[in-house]
Order: sequence, then C-alpha cells, then structure tokens
Amino acid sequence: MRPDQFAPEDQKHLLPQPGGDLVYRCLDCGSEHSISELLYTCPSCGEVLLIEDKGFDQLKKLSGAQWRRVFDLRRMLNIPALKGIFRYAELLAPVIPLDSVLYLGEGHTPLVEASDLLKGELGADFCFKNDGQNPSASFKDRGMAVALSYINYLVKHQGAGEILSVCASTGDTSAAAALYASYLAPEVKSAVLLPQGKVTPAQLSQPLGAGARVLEIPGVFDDCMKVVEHLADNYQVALLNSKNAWRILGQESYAYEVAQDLDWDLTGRVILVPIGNAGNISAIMSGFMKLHQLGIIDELPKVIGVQSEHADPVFRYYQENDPGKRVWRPVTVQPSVAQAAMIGNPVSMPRVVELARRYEAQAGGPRVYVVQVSEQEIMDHMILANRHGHVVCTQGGESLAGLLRAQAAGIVSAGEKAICDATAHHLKFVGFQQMYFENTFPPDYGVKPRPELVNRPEEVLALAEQEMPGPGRPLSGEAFAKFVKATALEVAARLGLEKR
Ligand SMILES: Cc1ncc(COP(=O)(O)O)c(C=O)c1O
Repeated sequence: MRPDQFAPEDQKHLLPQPGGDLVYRCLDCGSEHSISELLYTCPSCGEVLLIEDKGFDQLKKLSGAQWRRVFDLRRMLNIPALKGIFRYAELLAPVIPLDSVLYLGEGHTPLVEASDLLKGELGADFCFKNDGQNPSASFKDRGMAVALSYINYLVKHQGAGEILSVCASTGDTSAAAALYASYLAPEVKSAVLLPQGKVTPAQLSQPLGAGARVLEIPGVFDDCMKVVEHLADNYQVALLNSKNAWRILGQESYAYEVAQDLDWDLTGRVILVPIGNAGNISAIMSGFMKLHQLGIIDELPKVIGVQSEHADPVFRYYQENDPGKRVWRPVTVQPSVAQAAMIGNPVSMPRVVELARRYEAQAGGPRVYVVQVSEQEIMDHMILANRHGHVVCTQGGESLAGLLRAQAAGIVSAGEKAICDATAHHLKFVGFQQMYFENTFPPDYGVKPRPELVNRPEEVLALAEQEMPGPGRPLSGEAFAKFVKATALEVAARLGLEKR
C-alpha cells in the first residue's frame, strides 16, 4: 500500500521522520560523545560504547498501543527502506534519513514452529527464528544494514570521502560486511581479516565473491580482532565488528521482530542465543528493554545465552552467583563446531554485564542466564533439528541444546515456550555435518556420531556390467531403456518397494 491509502489519523506516524538525539555513551565512565565521527571506544577511558537516544522519552508521547499500530501498519507499506529492519527506525537509528537506508532484504526472518514429533522427542516446546534466511545467510546482516546505512548517510549527506571498512571475523561478519559494503562501491571498500583455516569454505567464498580484500591471519579470531582494533585506533578505517555500536542497534531488530510476530505478547517466552563476541545477546536485551520502556510489551522474556564447553568465558563468569565476586577471565578456545562463536575474549562482555544488570532491574528479578553445552550436544541437536524440517547451523544446534540444558537446570519450566536463535544457515556449516556422518572429527572436538542420525549417500553399482550414461556420453535408445529398467529394479529393491 501507499501512505496516502491509509486513514488520515494513521498517516501521521506512518513514515519515520529523521530525528532522535543520538550520542555514544561509555559503559564505564558514563561520558557522552558526539556521533559525528565513528568511535569504537571511549576517548576518555577506552571502554566500549553504546549508542543512546537522549530523546528516547519523546517516543513516550505515543502509547504502547499506538506504537504497536504504527509498526503493524508499516508492514503493509511497499517502501523498500521500510521493508526491512528500518520498520522500527525510531528505535534503531532515527538520525538516518530513509534516502540513506541500505536495504538488501534483511530482517523479518521466519519463526518456524518445531513439529509435534520433534517437540515430543525432546520434551520441549520451541520454535526457531531462522536468521540464516538473511541475505548473507546470518544475523549479521541486521547490524550491517544499520552500520552501512549510517556510513552511506555520512557519504551522502555529511561529505565523508572514500571509506575503507575493515573487520575481523569467524566467517559471518566478513560475509555480511563485504556484501553491504559492495553495494556502496566505489565510495566504500571492504577488507576482512580471517583466522586462516578457521572459517568454512562457504563463508570464505562470500567476501571473495563480494570483491573484498581477504587477508588470512595465523591464529584464532581473538588474534585477528586485536589486529583490527589496532588498525581502527591508528589508521583511517571504519571498523565493522560489533564493537561498532551501530551494529548493536541493527541487531536489536531481532527483538522487535520476535515481539511483533508474537502479537507483542511475550508472556512465558524464553529466548536462546548462542554467544561468541557477545554483540547479539547485548542487542537482544537492549531491544526488549526499549519495547518494555515504551509499553509496547508488558513483559520482558527470559534471555538465555549458550556457550560451548570449548569457548565459554561468559558462562564461567556467571557461574559465580554473587555479582560482587564475579571475575572476568578470557579463555583460550579449543576447536569448536560452533566455530562462528569460538571466541575466548568477547569484545562486548562489558555490554553484557551492564545490560544484563539493567535488564534484571527493569524486569524486577532474575531474567538473564548463561548455560554451557558440549560439542556432542551441539552436533546432535543441529542434525536432529535439520532432520525435522529446520535449516539450522551449528550455532542453532547450540541454541537448541542450550534449551534442553536450561530445562534440566530448572531455568525453563513447563508451560514456557522457547525461541531458539538459528543464527546462520545450515549450508554454511555442512563440513561439520559431513565429519559427523563420516565419523571423521579430529579427536579434539570430542564428537562421535549417533548411529541413528547418520545419513550417507548410497552408490548404485548394480550395473557394473552394463553401459552407463555420462556427461557428453548419452546412451542409445535401447541401451538407455535397459539402463533405466535395471537401475529402477535395483533402487526399488533397496527401498523395499512393492510392485503395483
Ligand atoms: C552464526 C553465528 N552465530 C553466533 C555468533 C555469535 O554472535 P556474537 O558474536 O554476537 O555473540 C556468530 C558470530 O560471532 C555467528 O556468526
């Protein structure tokens, strides 16, 4: 629909107006800094930043019910900039005018209900939100849509010159950064730093295809991160890791979509999120808090972070119940099938600590948890989910395994319903599936296939004595008919088919 097709009273707030009073806010010293330049850490104390809208209270001029109606009506608009996550522009980055919004099809990924069979088998009530159905096949596109729209705004409206974007990545950040930057060529160029041999072939192909400079660095993600942080501190580059607070704003859209798709009723809902660099869980908490502050939702859902035993610094931190006694210790990661979350020193840890504190204060009690799962559980649950109609990656398997651990620990109780974040598409991680099916995991992963979950292609070789078709080698009519009949006979025997 076009805006002029709506009733006059609905037209009033239908299109977001550029505005807001955004500033960078330091999470440690509380200092405030102008957004006129790209900042990643506090110039006063070096801590990470969040972007805060000092005009947020102005949004309370509309009631929660009015906001719900605005967002619901925007669903019907055929304006590309509002088809994605900028449907919630006032909550994300109202400073960016619609003419600068970059929309590549991100957001509004489906909530897919688990089948009754799978729910019964696992004794859990849940759905997946398939963030692998974003354009670069992971949730990272949400953050990139805002970060690159802001860069586009700086180029278009603020006279910024050519910009080189950089990021370190476990695979998905680089895929998203390169894709969104390539849309803004030639003003924006992209370089990505990857830990050599620690991203999947599909992930590596993505920035290459988008034309980014791909630099492979010895070490793990945490080492690459230190290098890009050094670049951001000392050179003219735009850092696109989630240290960049614009990314966090974009990823808040996950929370807005979950709420809207559940008709703004989050009673008894639990969100499971795999944690790596901890940007996503920070954004999700922040997003739900904004909805709650505006009266758009009545209840804050439980948020449960999930980490593998092989990369679990956030889990370890929260093992201590007394906040005063918690000590932050990065860990050395071990090889993990949740490779995209294989991070021992998450950059957003200070955000998690502060936002979890605020979240629980706003909810009036415990609402944020972190659970740990084994590599075996991650693989088993990824494959089990895919066996029942889902397209989840290893990190999605981690979310589901985390739900079962949370149930066993009494964090999730009967009657509560979970939304498991499937953060990337299954196809990016098929190498792990192959190792599972072929029982070829190196010993340090500690994964053995469950026989009932293994599936292998079967070669039909019954026709060895016969002529076979091949590329550029079609069979003659009679030989081909013979081939079809003999092959069908063999296939029917293997499938146990009965003759009609
Ligand atoms: C597919 C996937 N899942 C989960 C994560 C972890 O997200 P975050 O780093 O925001 O904690 C990442 C990236 O780090 C990822 O690429």
